[in-house]
Amino acid sequence: MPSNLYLLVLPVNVLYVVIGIILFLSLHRAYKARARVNELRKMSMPMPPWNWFTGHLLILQRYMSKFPKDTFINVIISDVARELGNVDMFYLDLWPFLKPTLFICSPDPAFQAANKFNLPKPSMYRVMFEPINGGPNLLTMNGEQWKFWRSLFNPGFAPAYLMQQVPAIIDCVQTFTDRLRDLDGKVLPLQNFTTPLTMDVIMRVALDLELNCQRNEHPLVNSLLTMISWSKLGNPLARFNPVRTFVLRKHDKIMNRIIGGELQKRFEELHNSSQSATDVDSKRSKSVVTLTLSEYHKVNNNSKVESATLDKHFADFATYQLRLFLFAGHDTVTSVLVYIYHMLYKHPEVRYHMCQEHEAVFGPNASNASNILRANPLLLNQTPFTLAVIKETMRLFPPAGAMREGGPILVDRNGLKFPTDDCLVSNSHHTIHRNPNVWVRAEDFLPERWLVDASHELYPPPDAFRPFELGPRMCIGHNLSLIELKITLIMTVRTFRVEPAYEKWDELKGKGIAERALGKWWSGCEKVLTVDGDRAYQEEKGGAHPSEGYPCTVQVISQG
Ligand code: HEM
Repeated sequence: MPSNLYLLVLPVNVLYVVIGIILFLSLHRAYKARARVNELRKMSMPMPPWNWFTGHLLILQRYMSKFPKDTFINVIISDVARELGNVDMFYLDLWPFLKPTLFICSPDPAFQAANKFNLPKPSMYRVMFEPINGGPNLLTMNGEQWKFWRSLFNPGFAPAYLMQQVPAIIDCVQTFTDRLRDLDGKVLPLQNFTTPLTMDVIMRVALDLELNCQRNEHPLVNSLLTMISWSKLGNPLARFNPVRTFVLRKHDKIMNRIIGGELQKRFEELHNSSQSATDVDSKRSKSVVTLTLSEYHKVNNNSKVESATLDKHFADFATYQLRLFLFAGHDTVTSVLVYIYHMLYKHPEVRYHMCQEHEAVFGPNASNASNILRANPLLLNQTPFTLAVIKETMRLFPPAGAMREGGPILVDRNGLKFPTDDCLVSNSHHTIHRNPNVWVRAEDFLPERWLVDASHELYPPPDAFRPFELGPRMCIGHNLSLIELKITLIMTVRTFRVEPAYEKWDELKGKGIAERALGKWWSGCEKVLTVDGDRAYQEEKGGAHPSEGYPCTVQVISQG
């Protein structure tokens, strides 16, 4: 063979070897996962019927076919749990999408996973979230690295510090109310309005950056949304797409440039105030990151922020965290806010009661509420019914969940031991929150359960309410979320009536025409469009979102 032909054959052979190795490793992993679940099955651990070739994939598919095709996975997990009966936990083998996973349906094992053992975040979180957030961040870190960054950021998210940010949040909500007023009879997804609101709030609070994306497009927001859509969370093959790598890299640079620039400004303000003999504290930003910067300098024994240049290590890591805040803080709050309006629509008596509370605390003129609150942010603490509505909505529609790497044995209420080595552990909030063995009238929307005393049957059981998760890895943004939700409700519920408008939306989009045209033949495979009879079901989009963004009409019911 001529020598130049060898050069051609060699790479082809190398390619065969590489493909062979990849195939072997994949088969080995598949076998390991299936064998692990087979062992657990032989131990009679709770799980649906399983087989060697498809694990639980086909079974899950059967459950999924009862729901709209994009339903949030934890809604389906709750259905599996219901059919398995009175179980505290069960296993599913969903390889190649997930390692064998123990799904938790009850508070006590959830406590064991998140509080007692404080199980680490799984490595798949790094693969999923680090490309979006630029690098290691609070959601993905473990051990000492996590502890260090969490303790630096904690003070900025403490309720007392956040109270100083109430006026800034009110400014953002004011724009939201102006936009709602402009809606005037149109049918549009409410999420188009709530998402930019939550983004404006988080960047204002965390970085003192006025995105104003409720009014104008902002490159930071465009880049984040592009990155989220290209990340294809949950699709294990997405990362092999070379175009995706290129797109993510481009938007990564844009986000770093914008956030890095703002971070530098906050640093300079802090540096100048530290150098000045007079107190210029009042001119200094009250952002979360400003406080974090001073904490960082304290930790480094440099409380005066002597150096004129921002520490590169701090700048890089703070940028990852700020990107995470924007990512984690917009989706979740948006989803909860929309579901609150939906619950108020479905339960007019609850809405009435909430309006009464707002009138009692902020006076009869709804348009004055923002000024009164601006002058006295602590009035937020005098709205227990509003908080009860928020909590009850989050119980029924938790937008997230918590996944951990397994390791120790978890024990159910009967003393049955559930091994978790080589497994993932998932605290399925939806399933825990709707477990009829845990909650009285679990499926009913009853804000009063958050107002009764411990002797009442509705009183929430310990560790059962965990939309922000509990334990050391509890959401850092939970106080901020509650403040933001309360302010938004105080400034809107007496002024606007929000009503879902899915049918009108279907008409506008010309939906249903194909189904009608195909007549009876098609009706055999009719699409499921609701969950529990509701079009506003939780849709899977990384987290849970109200389906189609909640098309609605907004009516102004009081001008002031
Ligand atoms: C209603 C709103 C929110 C809900 C329901 C929610 C839910 C959660 C949950 C369940 C976790 C734990 C995830 C896990 O253990 O795997 C979490 C973690 C986290 N959330 Fe939120 N979140 C909300 C709002 C926010 C906001 C506004 C921010 C912005 C700062 C934020 C930032 C974070 C961060 C940084 C973590 C990781 C915390 C750590 O491990 O130290 N979240 N969130």
